[in-house]
Amino acid sequence: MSTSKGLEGIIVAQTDITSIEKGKLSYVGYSIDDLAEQASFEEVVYLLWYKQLPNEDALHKFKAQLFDEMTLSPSFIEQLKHMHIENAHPMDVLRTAVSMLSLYDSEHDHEDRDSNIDRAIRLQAKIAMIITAFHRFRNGLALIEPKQELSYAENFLYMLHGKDVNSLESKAFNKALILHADHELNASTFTARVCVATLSDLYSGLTAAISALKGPLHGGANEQVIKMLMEIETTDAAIPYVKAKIANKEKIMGMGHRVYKEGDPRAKHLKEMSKEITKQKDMSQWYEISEKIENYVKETKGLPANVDFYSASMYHALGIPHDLFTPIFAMSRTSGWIAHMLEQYANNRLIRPRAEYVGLENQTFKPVNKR
Ligand SMILES: CC(=O)SCCNC(=O)CCNC(=O)[C@H](O)C(C)(C)COP(=O)(O)OP(=O)(O)OC[C@H]1O[C@@H](n2cnc3c(N)ncnc32)[C@H](O)[C@@H]1OP(=O)(O)O
Ligand SMILES: O=C([O-])CC(=O)C(=O)O
Repeated sequence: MSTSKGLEGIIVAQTDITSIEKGKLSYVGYSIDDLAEQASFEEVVYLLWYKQLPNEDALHKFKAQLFDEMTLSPSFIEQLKHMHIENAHPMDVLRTAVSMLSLYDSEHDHEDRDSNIDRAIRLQAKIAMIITAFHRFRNGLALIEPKQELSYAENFLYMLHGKDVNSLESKAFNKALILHADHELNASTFTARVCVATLSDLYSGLTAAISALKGPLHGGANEQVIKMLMEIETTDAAIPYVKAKIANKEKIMGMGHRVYKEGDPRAKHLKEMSKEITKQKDMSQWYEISEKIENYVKETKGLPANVDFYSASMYHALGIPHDLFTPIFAMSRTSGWIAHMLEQYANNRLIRPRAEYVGLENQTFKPVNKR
């Protein structure tokens, strides 16, 4: 038996959702560059689930369906309020709340695509509500209802902060949601697929995916990046800080990627947005510190910035609390997780690899009092 630690380079599925070829990323054949520049997040979600871009009518209907599901029932809200236990991390709250949503779904037609599309719309809409409502409740504030005329990205920021969103904020956040939406068989997506390949349900798959995303080697890295920037504080301190970390054999969060060795094609878009938004908010130092780290780690270790690197300074400049960075990643990636779970159901086989046994052998059992 040959093994590949971390399943590196092993192809375990065929997909028609996302491709990463020679460092180029596309969703359903559309370059991420075109989508990031021109699409709305809603169009991208539709693309991932229906494998085509919506026409005007279809997009209008899809947005209306999403908007209609942007509600939480009074009993759900009560339970969400109770999740504000001291120091509860919003990622744990999100995982628990998404799992709880399954209690409100009494249907058991879990392999039926149409029912799952209805669930998908519900989940995509409610996740934005859960994150923003929880944040407001923990600050003693009331939940803010979404506005029909706003996009998904705008509504999220509006419901979080309770104030209007300017055009650069809207553009930056929409782009970030698109860039995080899917990424082939990353750890959390694979987790979701393994889960539903047992013919478990979408809620279970999503709960499992959120659990996998949370780790700092995956989606949890964006919160670690902003923690690092805050510790560094000034541009002059950036290189000494990173040098010391590397000398200590510690990882620099937001740098390196299993698949991209030359560069993550999403990072340049986030870098550009970080530059623009930090400038608008008079917070350019966070961009400048980030750029110094990026250049140093690239030159000395040959490691490029990944999707989690510039999103950190950008979200910070957008006034987003640091512990919501990873839940926001989850909100965006929900679209991709769902696309992959639908694909898994449509062509399912239980996922069950093997392990090579390297432990003790031929042991003689002794009763407990003789050991
Ligand atoms: C959305 C996402 O999930 S993107 C990734 C988010 N995660 C991070 O940003 C965390 C920091 N980065 C990392 O830990 C890694 O680069 C990963 C987990 C993303 C990819 O890891 P892998 O492909 O498994 O590479 P692995 O961890 O084996 O690293 C290979 C070598 O590069 C080094 N390396 C990789 N990333 C980093 C880093 N960020 N900082 C310093 N050294 C690093 C490792 O220490 C290792 O060195 P060694 O061979 O001397 O032991
Ligand atoms: O693909 C990966 O390994 C990590 C991931 O989710 C991403 O980069 O978006």
